[in-house]
Order: sequence, then structure tokens, then C-alpha cells
Amino acid sequence: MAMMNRKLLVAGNWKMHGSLAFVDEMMSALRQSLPDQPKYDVAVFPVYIHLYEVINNKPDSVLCGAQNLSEYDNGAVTGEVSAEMLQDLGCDMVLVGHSERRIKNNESNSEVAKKFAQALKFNLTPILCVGESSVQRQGDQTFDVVWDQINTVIEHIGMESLSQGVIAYEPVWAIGTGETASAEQAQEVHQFIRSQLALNDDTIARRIRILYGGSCKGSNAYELFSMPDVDGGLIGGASLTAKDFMAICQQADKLSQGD
Ligand SMILES: O=C[C@H](O)COP(=O)(O)O
Repeated sequence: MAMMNRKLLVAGNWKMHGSLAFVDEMMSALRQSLPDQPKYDVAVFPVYIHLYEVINNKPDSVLCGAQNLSEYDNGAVTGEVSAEMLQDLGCDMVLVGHSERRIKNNESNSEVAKKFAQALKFNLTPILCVGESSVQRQGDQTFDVVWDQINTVIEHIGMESLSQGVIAYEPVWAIGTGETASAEQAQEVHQFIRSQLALNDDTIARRIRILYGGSCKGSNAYELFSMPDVDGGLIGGASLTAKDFMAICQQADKLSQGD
């Protein structure tokens, strides 16, 4: 189980799903089902245009974040949204470097690092998404790929700044495929990440939260979150109904009792 001093985080990435009616339904379900003060953190990441509705209707205990942000402060960058705008709206967090953006929008490690820095500049907690493709795993490149993605951020802003964010390990081959990494496979990579971070700073390595993402659901969340270096999940498909999302939150709740 994740170390006592690291609170579990269950984060629902809604991707490009939902509607205003969906937001209202989800928020009222979460208000009814979540404890007033859960011992774990819960966050949701709607599309930009639904952020305001979430922020105005969510239970106080639920954090809200965007799925992306601009690497720039402001200016002639049509279609982008700045960290300052997200902060102004009331966002708490933001995803950076999700594999869907790395692949479909060609986001490079250095752009992702700039976005991570930009989030921190405006007091948003960035969740840095990292993970290898199936080909890279088969080619035994998992550790190299994942470390390169993280180390680019460290080289850009340093360990102390990295530690103000969260890392999400999401093997690309497990995203939306129904093929979850086994708890042992997830733990192996999470442990690798933590041990690499410890070479730079042991305290930060022990403090930073590392989430798992990739076909996580109510039936496997307990086993995954029980792993010593897994501190919760970044959930896609199973965050799209209150029933599925709450099933995962309930596993986090069980594991957080006694903390
Ligand atoms: O951001 C979430 C991940 O991409 C996981 O998505 P999934 O739970 O649908 O596999």
C-alpha cells in the first residue's frame, strides 16, 4: 500500500466526453456519494468549456483541473488557454503531456516541461503523464522512455519544482484498451521512477505521488493502489459514470482508512 504520508489521488480524465447535463449529473452524484472529507483526494478533468460548470457545482472536496494548457503566458496563440486563465477560473490542477497529446499533437518532452513550469507559475498542480508504447515495451525501452520524459522536466525546472506536481505513469498500450498493466508491472515502473528520483533527492522521491493510469476500474483499483509505490489512479473510461468512478473511489477509501 502507498506510504502513509502520501494521500491517494483518484483523478478522472473525462477526455473529450460530456455535456453540461453530464457535468451536472456527475457533480450531483459525487455530492451524494463522496464523504464530506475523504481521506483521499478526488479530482476531475473536463474539457475547457465545461470547467466553469464543474467549478461552480462540485463538492468542496473535489479538485478540478484542465486537460492541457499553453506553454505561453498570453498573446497571439489562437485556440490555446493560459495557466493564468485556468487559475483565474478556479482550477486547482492541470494534466501535462498526456500520451494522446504527445502522439496526436506531437508534444515533445521539452514542450511538456515548459507547460509543467507554466502550471507551477500560476499555482496549478501539474500532473505529468509519462509512459511507453507497446513497441517500446517490447523493445525493452520502458525505463529509458519514462525516465527521459521525467528527466526533461527536472533539467528544465529542477527537482524541487518537480516535487510540487504529481507523476502519472500511463503505459500507452493500456490506455482505453481494457488491457491493464498488472499490479506488479505497474509497481516495477513506479519503483523505478522513485528510485531514479531518489538518486537526486531521497526526500522528494518519497514525497511525490505517482499515479497509475490505463484501464483502471473498480475491479482492479484495490490491487493496483495497494502497491507500495502506486498512489492512486488517473482514470479515463471508468470516470465517465458516477457508478464506475465511485467504485474506484471506494477502493481508495478502503485503503485510506487508518491513515
Ligand atoms: O487519462 C487517463 C488515461 O488515459 C487512462 O484512460 P483509460 O482509463 O480509459 O484507459
